[in-house]
Amino acid sequence: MADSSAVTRLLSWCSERDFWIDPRIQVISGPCGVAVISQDTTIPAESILARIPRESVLSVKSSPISELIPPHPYGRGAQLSLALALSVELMRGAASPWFPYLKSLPREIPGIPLFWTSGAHCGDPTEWLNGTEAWKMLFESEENHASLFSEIDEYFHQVVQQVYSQVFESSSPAMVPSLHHFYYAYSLVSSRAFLVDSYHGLSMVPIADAFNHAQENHVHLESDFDVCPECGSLPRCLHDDTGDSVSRATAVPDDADDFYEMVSNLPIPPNTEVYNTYGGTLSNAELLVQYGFILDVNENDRLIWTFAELAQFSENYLPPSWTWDSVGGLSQFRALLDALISGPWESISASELVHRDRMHAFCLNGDATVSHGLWLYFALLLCLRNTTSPANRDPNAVIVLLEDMIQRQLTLELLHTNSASGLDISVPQLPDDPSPYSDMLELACLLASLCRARSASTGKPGVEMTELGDILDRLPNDMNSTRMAISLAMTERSLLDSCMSSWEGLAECLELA
Ligand SMILES: C[S@@+](CC[C@H](N)C(=O)[O-])C[C@H]1O[C@@H](n2cnc3c(N)ncnc32)[C@H](O)[C@@H]1O
Repeated sequence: MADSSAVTRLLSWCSERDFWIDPRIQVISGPCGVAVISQDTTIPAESILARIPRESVLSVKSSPISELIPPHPYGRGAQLSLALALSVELMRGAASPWFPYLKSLPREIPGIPLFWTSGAHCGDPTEWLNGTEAWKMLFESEENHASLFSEIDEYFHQVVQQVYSQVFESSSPAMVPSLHHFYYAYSLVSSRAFLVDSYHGLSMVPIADAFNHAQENHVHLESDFDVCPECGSLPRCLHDDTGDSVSRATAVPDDADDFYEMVSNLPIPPNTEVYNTYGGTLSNAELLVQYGFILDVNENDRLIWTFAELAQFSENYLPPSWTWDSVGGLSQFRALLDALISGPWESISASELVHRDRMHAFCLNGDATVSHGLWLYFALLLCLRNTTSPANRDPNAVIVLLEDMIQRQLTLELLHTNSASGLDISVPQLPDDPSPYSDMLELACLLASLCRARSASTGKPGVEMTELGDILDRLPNDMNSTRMAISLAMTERSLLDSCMSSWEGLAECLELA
């Protein structure tokens, strides 16, 4: 945590460099590090609260060793390159132009799970993350990508060490940064860097990074993103060719172009913490992995399955007679599913158990409802399995079958809701012969099993959901990593359990009919 003298030195460094901070806000050193609070007046929306000179940010472009660092415009590569630039500045200490800013940053590796260590009495907090979304982000490699952990280590051994050997050629070995030092720089980048414009890219932005995160944020960073990627100029410059964008061609130079601005998006009450948002759709798993904290309640929480995980589950859970050939082959199935998922499926929005999701194909959201893509995955499997003729696998024929399943799903939901509420009202009845609903029974059982299997492998092995609350209550307050890991596992398990009960309820309704 930065002490108040570090914040004072940061602020005087800022004022020497032409930063402007609205006197209606104050940067303070609070119990959770640096924070920004409002003073005793209400601040209207659309007020500029801070102006940050473009030239003050620390980026790969502004780094004194810029030419030694392989550039990456975005993604993990950009984080690693910036961590390298930052690690060198941190090592330079008072010789770095950003020294007072760097001194105001957390001294320890911020609590992102990549660098959690085991405590003497509490074991490894990461164990509680088993099977969670955070675990998948941290340790599972996505198709053709190394896991986050191995990517950082690989970058250190392949790129960072070579750069260090040039930069610190004449330094004593003690002055050459270690892997641990690089981890520290990476964690600072992960938890506070911003993508500012097409010249600086991902950057450490003094003052902008003093704001904590809330979903209902008061402020956001404004920047003219579309500057010249070669020299950072907003107006036309030597690097422009005739195909340049109109906005840059016609831009008139203006003082404001030299600054990034923190601007309020709603009125800020007096004497309150002023929040930014690090991303409006970030789930607790994403906040934990990237920033090292979670929110008490996060409506963006969700669980995601990959196609490969669903395929594996189907192989394990469908009867042994089932094969991919029985649904036309794995790759054909996938291609058909992908095409179907992008359809409108408007009728499914009437469902209480399924939501339409354009961002995440196979997911369970914070209301414990499954995405239309996940529902379609199983519905399509069942439809195709019962269809032997290739003609019936024509997408248009399949859509008719699936629309019919949706109608039966909605009928069943209505029947289930009414039977659960004991209402004696007119409801669509199941036919005497329940066989038209047998695929729905199978669909409900498969979705319930999918959730049950994932819930059973979430969190520390052998610890039941019912125990998690007690364990959390007994944890000392200082075991923050373990606390966050258990909370995350609990939330995911309760979403899975709630989804599982809904589909089991539907299945029971069919079994009773
Ligand atoms: C960009 S910095 C914000 C300023 C930070 N408080 C500091 O000490 O410098 C991001 C870090 O602030 C903390 N943070 C931000 N928002 C938070 C929140 N809502 N709850 C808990 N910690 C938060 C986390 O440690 C995160 O890694």
